[in-house]
Amino acid sequence: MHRISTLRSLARSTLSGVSSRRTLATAATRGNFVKIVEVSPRDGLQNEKTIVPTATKIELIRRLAETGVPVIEAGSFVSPKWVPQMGDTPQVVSGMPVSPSISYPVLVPNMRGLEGLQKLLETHKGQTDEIAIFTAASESFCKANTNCSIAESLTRLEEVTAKAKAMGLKVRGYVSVVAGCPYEGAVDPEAVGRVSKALKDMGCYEVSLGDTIGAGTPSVVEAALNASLKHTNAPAEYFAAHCHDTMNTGLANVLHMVRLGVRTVDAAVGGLGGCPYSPGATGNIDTESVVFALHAEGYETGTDLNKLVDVGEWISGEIGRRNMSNAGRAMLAQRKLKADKAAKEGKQRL
Ligand SMILES: CC(C)(COP(=O)([O-])OP(=O)([O-])OC[C@H]1O[C@@H](n2cnc3c(N)ncnc32)[C@H](O)[C@@H]1OP(=O)([O-])[O-])[C@@H](O)C(=O)NCCC(=O)NCCSC(=O)C[C@@](C)(O)CC(=O)[O-]
Repeated sequence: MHRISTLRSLARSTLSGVSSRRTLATAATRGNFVKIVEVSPRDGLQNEKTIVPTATKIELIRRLAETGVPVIEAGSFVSPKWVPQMGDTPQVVSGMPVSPSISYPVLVPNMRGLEGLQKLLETHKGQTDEIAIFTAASESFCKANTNCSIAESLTRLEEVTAKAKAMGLKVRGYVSVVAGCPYEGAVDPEAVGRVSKALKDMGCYEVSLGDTIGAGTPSVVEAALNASLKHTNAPAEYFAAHCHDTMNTGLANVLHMVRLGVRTVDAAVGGLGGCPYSPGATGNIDTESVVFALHAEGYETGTDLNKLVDVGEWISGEIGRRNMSNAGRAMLAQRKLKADKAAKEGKQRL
């Protein structure tokens, strides 16, 4: 009870629009566990031009499960004509090893996608208990991404959510382009707030605020969060930070949102990713940098940074990409230096 009232007062103080030191300090005294949602198998790979083998996707999910992340976004039941890379999601979901302590959400854009998942679960019960639905805060992006208006998408998603919940699935919501749209430029935070409210009202247990084009800065994502707090009357903990890193502001945005009370961060090992409908956008903020910074700032994530670094390096190699994680590359270089030094000292002793 006390915790809820603390959260409410935090939401109110954040709503005042004044990100004063006092507000931030209050946020920092709240629970220090931050949930990492590892989105590399879906958001990280969906934009790869060369089709990544199903076995590699399954192996990525298996390796991620060993890092301690509590949520791994496994794929999407979207149209393969729109996103060919995700066309094997049924095979990935049916073939992936699952741990009872991890959630494996899949993106679902419409009833057709949910029916596909339902069919799969008939023969592969328990492979996932969660879907993620998605819409946007700008009309142009919504049209480009899902071929419909925001209002049409919300009507579609309301139906999807009701059926998913009846199937016993949890539903997570995404709002894209909360900090800028590739077609319309600046996005009104009030539009973000209205869409967040619609997702909450239809029954999403969490709403992830997506800086899809990775052009936001701390004050811009704060405005999007503030409007969402105002419209939903939910605590900051209800929201997730989903920041792409196009302009190198992803980590600053994530840390700012966490200091404002957000306790869920979406990220992708190796900084994998991009969005097919957001020209020029680069990957998600890399999990390695997020976890490094959160741990250094006194937050807990329950994840093993060294293992995340290994997975980021491995998957980057598998898909023939440079590892885009600064923290990952730095830690690998430090490890190599240590190993070289130890080898040199070993030789000298001989
Ligand atoms: C929403 C649609 C399907 C509408 O696409 P549409 O073309 O308007 O759909 P339609 O209902 O007219 O159907 C056209 C064809 O697609 C099929 N179809 C229809 N639905 C499905 C389905 N679910 N699965 C498989 N097939 C499907 C349908 O059966 C039909 O097949 P045909 O008769 O021509 O052979 C399409 O626009 C789409 O799939 N969009 C998804 C785009 C996408 O995945 N974007 C990336 C994910 S969102 C993201 O990355 C942002 C996020 C979440 O990370 C947060 C952030 O960073 O902001």
